[in-house]
Amino acid sequence: MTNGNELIESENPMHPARLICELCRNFYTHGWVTGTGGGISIRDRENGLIFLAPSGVQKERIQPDNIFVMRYKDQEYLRTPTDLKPSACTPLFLAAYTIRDAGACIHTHSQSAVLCSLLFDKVFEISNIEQIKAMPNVTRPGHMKYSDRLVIPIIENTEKEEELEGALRQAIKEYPGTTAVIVRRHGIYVWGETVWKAKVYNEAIDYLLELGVKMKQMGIPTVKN
Ligand SMILES: CSCCC(=O)C(=O)COP(=O)(O)O
Ligand SMILES: [Zn+2]
Repeated sequence: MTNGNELIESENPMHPARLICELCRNFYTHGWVTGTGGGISIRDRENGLIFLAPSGVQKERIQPDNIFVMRYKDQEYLRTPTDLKPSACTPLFLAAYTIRDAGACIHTHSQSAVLCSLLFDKVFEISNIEQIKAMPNVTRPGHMKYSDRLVIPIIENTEKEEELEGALRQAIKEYPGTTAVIVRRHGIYVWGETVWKAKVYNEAIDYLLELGVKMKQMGIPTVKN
């Protein structure tokens, strides 16, 4: 019987437990995980493990010792730090892993995502912007073109984070080309095949959401026909 500490102890800065801490600090500087909201989970495909941040803590102060580890195949916790609860986003992260075979999933409380959820109805749409080329095609290899239309579904918020799971699962299935779901008046979930792809998609999407808000303010359509 182990306490699972061997799963998070590593000198390697690329170890998922260390990366979660580093990325949460990075996201904090963007205002994406302030006031305990938001977070990130990373899946280690080689070892069949999922790494999760604790719930309700200052995400920019997390240490590897605070990280939960779950076995992917039966979703059993192999490491549970005392006096902490796993992220309330865990069922949503698991949806990205099981439905899309993602390698990491990011949840932010980005103000641009919240504003877009108030300016757009069922989906956020944008086209003919160079930054779109950072986004994947998802249903086929390669990246989107400058003139492609990026469509991100918007689901309604719920009182508890975990209650979003059903709507998020449905949106992922209804929009096979999406790599993100916006939650109205709340934030966004973004995932990718690897942690680095998820990070790039989250940055590109946030840029496009911020731009979308400004374009709407100026009366410029976000989609060019
Ligand atoms: C002010 S945070 C409210 C809960 C929430 O939306 C959230 O993302 C928190 O997730 P956690 O990982 O801290 O359970
Ligand atoms: Zn949240």
